[in-house]
Amino acid sequence: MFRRWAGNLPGHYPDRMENIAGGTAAPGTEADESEGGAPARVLPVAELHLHIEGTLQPELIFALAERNGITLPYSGLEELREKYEFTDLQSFLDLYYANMAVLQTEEDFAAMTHAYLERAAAAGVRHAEIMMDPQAHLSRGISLETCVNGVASVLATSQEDFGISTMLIAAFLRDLPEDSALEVLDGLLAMEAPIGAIGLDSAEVGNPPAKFERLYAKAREAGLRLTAHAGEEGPASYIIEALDVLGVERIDHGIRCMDDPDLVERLVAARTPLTVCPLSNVRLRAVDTLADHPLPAMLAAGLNVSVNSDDPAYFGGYVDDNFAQLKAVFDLSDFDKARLAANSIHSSFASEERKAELLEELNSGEVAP
Ligand SMILES: Nc1ncnc2[nH]cnc12
Ligand SMILES: [Zn+2]
Repeated sequence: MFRRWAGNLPGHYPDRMENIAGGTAAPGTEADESEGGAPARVLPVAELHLHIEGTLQPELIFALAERNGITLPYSGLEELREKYEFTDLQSFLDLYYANMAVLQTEEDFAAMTHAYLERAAAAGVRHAEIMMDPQAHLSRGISLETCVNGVASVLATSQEDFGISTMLIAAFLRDLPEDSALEVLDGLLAMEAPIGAIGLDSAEVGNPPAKFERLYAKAREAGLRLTAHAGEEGPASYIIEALDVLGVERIDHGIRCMDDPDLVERLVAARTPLTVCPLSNVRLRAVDTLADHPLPAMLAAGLNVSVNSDDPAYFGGYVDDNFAQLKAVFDLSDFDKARLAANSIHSSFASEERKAELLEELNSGEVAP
């Protein structure tokens, strides 16, 4: 049983992409079939910007607290949900780190990962590159083995169990010293943790990428792929630094590049992937409303953007919710959505073989329900 995705997809990427970006009409930009009563379609995508700790739903927070005998500082779900009003990145990070207290055992990390994959599969995610913040667990007395093995045990069979190929990314907290990150990377390498990449997250402003030059050099030497948050709240210059000093292959968020036309030109020419998270940007007040989000302008500029959920339990939605709200506000065409999906696949760290499989699924228009 298959649902149909429109058969009008960007099969000759990137040439047709550039036609569209330049405003040339392309075949297959007709009205969304679903408006004509055809069944809803699930767009197969790669999710490249996802913090596993940001998938902890309030119900699971309470369930894990009970299992572990932890008393939460909220009387119930309603009081917790009332806290999900953020004024900026830091106001979110305070709650995000506090809620991690319920993650105590490998089984807890596994339960969180299982819940994400189940929901992500329904959202159309076919490949996920999942960040985890080991330092946020070590600082609470949770070992590297507990957090890494808990998540990795579920990722090991994600393709068989959920149809989602996965990669684990160790993300480092940029508001901690580089020496802490280096020590944790050493620990991960020593235990042969199944990580494929490193990332850089947490409080951006005042913690520029260059602070982590040695960390990225070491990760590169170890054969890991490289990504970093830049240009979420921080300036466009942090994006340039992440590229030039850290040598990252991908930028997480990157929306502030729009402040610097020369940088946009550079990113377009290099087809540098930007993993954009629209609902996150609204909830963390990087933009006032979704209608003010630069995603359409980024697409029109020819930037290699994808749509991601960041911390879906906190920001009101998974990848499919991000697409649905973008469609509602910007009336994205099927072709734009397919372009965003194709960008996500091309920008992933998946094997060429897996990318080809995913692109074939996207182009075939047949999507397993
Ligand atoms: N949106 C975000 N920005 C920076 N660090 C994060 N950690 C989890 N979500 C984050
Ligand atoms: Zn993020």
